[in-house]
This record gives sequence, C-alpha cells and structure tokens, in this order.
Amino acid sequence: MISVEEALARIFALVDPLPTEQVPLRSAAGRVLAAPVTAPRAQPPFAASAMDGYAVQGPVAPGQQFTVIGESAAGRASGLTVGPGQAVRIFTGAPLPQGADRVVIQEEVERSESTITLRDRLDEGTNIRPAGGDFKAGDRLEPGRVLTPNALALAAAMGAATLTCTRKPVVALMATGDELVMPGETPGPDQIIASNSFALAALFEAEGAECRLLPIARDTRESLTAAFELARGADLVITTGGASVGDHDLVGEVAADLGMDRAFYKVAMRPGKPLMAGKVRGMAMVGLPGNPVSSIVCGHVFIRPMIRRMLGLGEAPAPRRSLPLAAPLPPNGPRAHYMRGAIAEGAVTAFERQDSSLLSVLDAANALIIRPVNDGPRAAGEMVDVIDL
Ligand SMILES: Nc1nc2c(c(=O)[nH]1)N[C@H]1C(S)=C(S)[C@@H](COP(=O)(O)OP(=O)(O)OC[C@H]3O[C@@H](n4cnc5c(N)ncnc54)[C@H](O)[C@@H]3O)O[C@H]1N2
Ligand code: MOO
Repeated sequence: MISVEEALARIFALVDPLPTEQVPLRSAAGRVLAAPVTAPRAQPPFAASAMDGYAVQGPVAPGQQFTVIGESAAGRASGLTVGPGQAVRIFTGAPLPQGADRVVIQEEVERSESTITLRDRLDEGTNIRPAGGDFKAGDRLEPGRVLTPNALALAAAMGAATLTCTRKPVVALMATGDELVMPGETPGPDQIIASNSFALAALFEAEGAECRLLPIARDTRESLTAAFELARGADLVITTGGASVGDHDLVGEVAADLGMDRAFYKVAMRPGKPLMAGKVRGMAMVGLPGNPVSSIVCGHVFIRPMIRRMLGLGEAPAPRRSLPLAAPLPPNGPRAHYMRGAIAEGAVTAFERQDSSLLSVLDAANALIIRPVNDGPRAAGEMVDVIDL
C-alpha cells in the first residue's frame, strides 16, 4: 500500500492541463481563464465626475458664485472649457470639462437661473475619478484563475466578448454492482439505491468538470466492458465499487483486460483503501471503493485536485487548515484516517460512528479530520488538520 501523498502524486501524473477553447463571456462563469485578458484602453477613459453637481475650477469657498455655461452628461461631453467663475452642470460618470478640477455636489449649491451660489458647508473631496483610476491600457487579468462573477465584470469592462478558457474535463461516472438500482426505480428486496455518482457528479461539476453518468454496470465482465465502451471520449473514467478483493469485484480485472496501465492499487487510508488508478484506452481512470463515504472522501482527496490539474490550476492537495479538537481522539492505526467531523465554535469533533457506509453521518459532517498514519492519542485542545466539506 502506498501513502495518500504518493497516490496523489501518481494521480497527478496521469493527466495534463487540457487544451483551451473560446468561450463567450456570458458562459464563462466558473471557467478557468487560460490566456490573459488585456485592457486596450484605460477605465475610466477620461477623468469623470463621481457625483451629480457642478464642475468648477477651485479653490472654492461658501458664498462663491459661478455662471453655468453648459452641461456634461454621461455619454455626452460638454466640449467646453471651464474658466474662473464658470461652472458646467455635470452628472455622475460624465467627462470632466477642460479646466475643471472639482465637482461641487448639487446639494451644496443654490441655483438661480444660470448662477450658482455655494452653500455654507462644502465637502473636502474633488468628486473626480481620474482617467485610468480603475485600470490602465495594458493592465491584465492573469490566466490560471477561476472566473468569478467579479472577474467577469472586470473582463467585460476591458471589452473582452470572448475569453480563452481551459476546456472542461469530461468525467464519465460508472457505478458498478448487481445490487444497485437508480433513484426512482423500485429496488428488489436485496437491492439498494445507487447514491455515489450523484455526490461525485455534484462535487466535480462544482470544480468545473462536465460529468456523464453511465448506466449502472453489473458485476459481469460483459457489462463492465460495455460500460467502459460507453465511457469512450471522456478525459477521466471514475468507477465506484467492485474494487476490493471479493469474487464479484471485477473492475480491476476488466480494466486490466482492456489494457489498463496501472499506476497503483491500494492506499494506506481509511476510508478508501481499495483505490486504483491508471490509464485505460488513453483515458485516465480512477477506481473508487463502493462504500458511499469512501468514494466521496476519495472524491475530495484525489479527484477534485485531479480536475483542478486538468484545468491548469496546478498540483495542490485539497486545502486544509488547523483547528483544535473539542474532544479527545483515540490513537490511529496504520492507515491515514479521514474522520467525519463537525466544526462548531472554532473547534472540531469527530463523530462517534465512522463506518464508510453512513451517508447520514457524512451529511451531518462539515469537515474531514485528517489523522496521520499511527498518530498517537490526541487530547481536547490539540491541533489537527481538517479539510472543509
Ligand atoms: N476481505 C476484505 N473485504 C473488504 C476489504 C478488504 O480489504 N478485504 N476492504 C473493504 C473496504 S475498506 C472497502 S472500502 C470495500 C470496498 O469494496 P468495493 O469497492 O469492492 O465496493 P463494493 O463491494 O462494490 O461495495 C461496497 C458497499 O458499497 C455499496 N455501494 C457500491 N456502489 C454503490 C453506489 N454507487 N451507491 C451506493 N452504494 C454503493 C455496496 O452495496 C456495498 O454495500 O470493501 C471492503 N471489503
Ligand atoms: O477503505 Mo474502506 O473505504 O475503509 O471503507
């Protein structure tokens, strides 16, 4: 058995960043930017008013009077030059007239015909947004980042109608097992309802992948081979179940028959021991254990980082942070233990029941507590690493 770290390194080695494609700005939310966006001009392109009021030449004092000589509105500059004693009526976002160095807001002004008189209390600011105050021509949105709503607005302001993004990894999810039926179907007395793929698809799609749920493969060579056939064209095939040592655990054998180049089988972790990975027919393949919690924990620990690598976001394990324990923990055994836990008031507690079949416990959890191999007993207050769920 190899360590979690070694397994992750070998998983990273199975994939490369995917090619890029052009994506309309409107569809680019959550995508990974793969080429810089460069501003062809500054924003604002001209010095602009930040308020509705009057553009004048300073300094200003209460009681001072100006003659209004014209108007500058957003999208319609005045074309005028403001001299001493002159004012241009101006609105938020409008270009500042030549000669003006201050906008007096209209609340601070008494207007009569074409004369304004400044009131007693004048604010300090100029109320002017300098040209290029937001960004300058040549400023860039750097690639290798996820396009958040804020980044999309910035790209739009730079005038980019189409963005170069990394292609979405296509992940084929293959649940295996004679006992499984789909939600909505009526299970026989000795059947259960398939759940793993729904969590995994949601996790991977949130990370930027496109998931295809294949029909459930039965525990026969024929059915598994047919399912692998249906996975063709995917970047990554994820199987769940059939990974262990039982007589009906055929995923490894069938993958081997299909020419799998195996990177490893079995990892010193709990849950997730019977994990396998390699390449099959040009696709990366990871075989996850069937126990729902095992498959989902492996999804967090291995597959999400793998998808990020395919998206060109580097090679980093799942982010972790350090938190104090709210209750003591017994010593750990020879496998790294990813314990389901709950964070409350800045401290984390492991659930009593840690069996890898318990989806109700996983749903109640908001963290995985990482216990290193052969970690000793831990007292309340000691720091542990956690992955937020
Ligand atoms: N003699 C041994 N037995 C087992 C070992 C071992 O080392 N020696 N390892 C155990 C561990 S650890 C795990 S994890 C499981 C993993 O086994 P498989 O990957 O072969 O998974 P299955 O046997 O197919 O299923 C396990 C369990 O999960 C249920 N399952 C499977 N797929 C789904 C799904 N898509 N949705 C919901 N539930 C699913 C399945 O019905 C079983 O109950 O092996 C241990 N055994
Ligand atoms: O590794 Mo199994 O995943 O402990 O339940």
